[in-house]
Amino acid sequence: MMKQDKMRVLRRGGAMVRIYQAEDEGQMSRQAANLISAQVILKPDAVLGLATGSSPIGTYRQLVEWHRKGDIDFSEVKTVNLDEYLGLDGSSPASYRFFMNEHLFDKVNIDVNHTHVPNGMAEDIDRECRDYDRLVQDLGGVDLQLLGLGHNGHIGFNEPGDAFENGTHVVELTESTINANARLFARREDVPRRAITMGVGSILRAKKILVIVSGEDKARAVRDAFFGPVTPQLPASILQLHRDVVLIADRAALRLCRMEGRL
Ligand SMILES: N[C@@H]1[C@@H](O)[C@H](O)[C@@H](COP(=O)(O)O)O[C@@H]1O
Repeated sequence: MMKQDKMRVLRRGGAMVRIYQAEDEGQMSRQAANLISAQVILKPDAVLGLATGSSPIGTYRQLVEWHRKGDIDFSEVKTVNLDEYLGLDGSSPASYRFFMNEHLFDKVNIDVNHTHVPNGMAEDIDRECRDYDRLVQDLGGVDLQLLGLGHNGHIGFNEPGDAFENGTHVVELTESTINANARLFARREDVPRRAITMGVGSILRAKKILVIVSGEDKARAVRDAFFGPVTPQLPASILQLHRDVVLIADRAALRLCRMEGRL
């Protein structure tokens, strides 16, 4: 049961961010899985926007467990993933398609044709970007978008920059992101320098956004994203303007926010 003092609501005009403080990564993952599961129960053919990285692994594990117990049915669910590396195909273990198959899609009763990840091998990348935006639109938009948070405040692969990008596009990854993701590759040189990602605009069009963050190394990024100025230098800060964001972060990630009396 979520205690009231573990929840804080930030309002700004028509925008709302609800911040839930989880004890640890395990609790964060269970709470996030609860929300996703509730979304699928309320709307069995929901369009879920999904993310990769370490942050959602526990959430996917929980969903798989509930699916095995018969508590959650993915047969009508559709998914769109945020991003993919350029130059990796789905059989490459470092690709995001591989990650999704391994952590979720292969373990639940989802129809693989209902799962979408940008094609990092597309010959015509501009076309792939346009097609991906159209696909999301044709699906009726994203009902619930799951997001992790990069150390530099990136969401999907929207890196800090001079402007917020709207639709799906190609990005040059920053050194910070390449370093953070190098652990998933045999050698640092193997990390692709470019990726394809849904834009900040596409992310904001989701009806509901669920952000999960754990660990003290993300404390600054969380504080700046939700309590700092809205700026493309910290892409996640734009989430402050969305009308329905739920942030579930563990104690360690919220350390700075707590120290500064913001919670
Ligand atoms: N493209 C992904 C993001 O979608 C992810 O949210 C972020 C944080 O990753 P992690 O959860 O491993 O810290 O970085 C990666 O680069």
